[in-house]
Amino acid sequence: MAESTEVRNLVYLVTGGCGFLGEHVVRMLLQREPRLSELRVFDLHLGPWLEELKRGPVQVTAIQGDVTQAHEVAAAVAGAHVVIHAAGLVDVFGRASPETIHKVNVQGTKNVIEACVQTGTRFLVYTSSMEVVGPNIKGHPFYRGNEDTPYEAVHKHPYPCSKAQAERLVLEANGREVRGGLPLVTCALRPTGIYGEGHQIMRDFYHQGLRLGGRLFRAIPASVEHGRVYVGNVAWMHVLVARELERRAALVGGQVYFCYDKSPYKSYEDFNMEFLGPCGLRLLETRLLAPYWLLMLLATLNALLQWLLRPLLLYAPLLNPYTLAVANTTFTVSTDKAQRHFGYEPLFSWEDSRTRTIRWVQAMEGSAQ
Ligand SMILES: NC(=O)c1ccc[n+]([C@@H]2O[C@H](COP(=O)([O-])OP(=O)(O)OC[C@H]3O[C@@H](n4cnc5c(N)ncnc54)[C@H](O)[C@@H]3O)[C@@H](O)[C@H]2O)c1
Ligand SMILES: CC(C)[C@@H](O)CC[C@@H](C)[C@H]1CC[C@H]2[C@@H]3[C@H](O)C=C4C[C@@H](O)CC[C@]4(C)[C@H]3CC[C@]12C
Repeated sequence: MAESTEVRNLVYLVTGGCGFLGEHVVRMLLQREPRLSELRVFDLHLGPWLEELKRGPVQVTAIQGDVTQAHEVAAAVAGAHVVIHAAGLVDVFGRASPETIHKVNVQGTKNVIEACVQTGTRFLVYTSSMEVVGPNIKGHPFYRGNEDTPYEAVHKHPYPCSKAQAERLVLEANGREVRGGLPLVTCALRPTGIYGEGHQIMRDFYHQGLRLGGRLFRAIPASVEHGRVYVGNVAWMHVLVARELERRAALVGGQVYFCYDKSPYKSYEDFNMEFLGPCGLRLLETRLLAPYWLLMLLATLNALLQWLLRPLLLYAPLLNPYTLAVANTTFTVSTDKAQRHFGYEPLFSWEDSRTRTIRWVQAMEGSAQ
């Protein structure tokens, strides 16, 4: 918890505050935002861990709610100084329908924006995504690009489409007059692939490896770089930009920022092995056995199976045509815009991020070690 002589008079709202990223944002705010008087945590599914946070100097208000319900959002936003909107359906595995993804990610964001305008909340940070940019459906690489790098952002998948629409709504809302006559100040943060304690996809890879006798099979060439960023540094960037939005409104308002740190550039699978390797898993070099066309055939069969089985059960494996295409396309960022605009520096080194993540995997029951 933050200890400071600063006056505690600010109310923050974090939507999606019980998710993988949201929980880290909530905990980071309590540790590093000394002006907090109340922290509202809004989520469809509240975590039991919230109870332990209610013993500190900040009033932590858990709000079970749905961002698709405008009245629930307005009630949660009313009186907040800052909203960090991280709630979303992060689905590239076919679990939710395109309509549901749109309803949550786009309509939900519209509801948050309108709630800010109607209730007078002036500062809104949106958790966007690298996928707003790419990889695009043409498989064009984005090699160590930045916020100004030209790139043909062409999407068909519901998830990136919804994130792009939502981000555009947030940025267009910058400068709108809110209740009380002052302007709304918004910005969007674009994390690349987030990793760290609580990452469900890392958990899925680990359990898949345990099921396969401690082995994982390489599907992607090691040469395909994929940007990754530690969840603690993403959370820190949210806290910092939320603090600087008021002071640097003219510079930061209406801007997008990639989330970045010193995590190494590697293929998605090789990067995962930085944590799964020390936990006893091995990545087998099966690329010669599984050429890309065979992987695409298997991915397509998975998609067909998902469609056939849907009336009976949800079959949503990691490998599908979309995830294979994304994993197989280089997408890395190299930027310092957040540092230049609001003084961001990663809070956690690569070594610390790696150690924390390894410890989390090791703590999962049935570690292969
Ligand atoms: N995980 C990543 O690699 C990554 C990368 C870039 C951006 N993002 C973005 O970060 C945000 C958080 O992602 P995450 O990885 O923590 O996902 P997550 O699924 O762990 O967290 C999302 C949270 O939003 C909540 N939520 C979903 N629908 C809701 C609704 N209708 N009303 C209220 N709450 C709802 C969920 O209950 C969950 O707690 C998302 O907006 C996502 O697009 C994630
Ligand atoms: C089965 C193999 C082909 C394996 O290598 C597939 C990996 C695949 C599941 C992931 C590869 C890239 C990931 C995405 C990327 O990190 C960025 C994302 C944006 C974020 O907003 C949401 C998550 C994701 C779409 C992320 C999802 C998993 C991958 C597709």
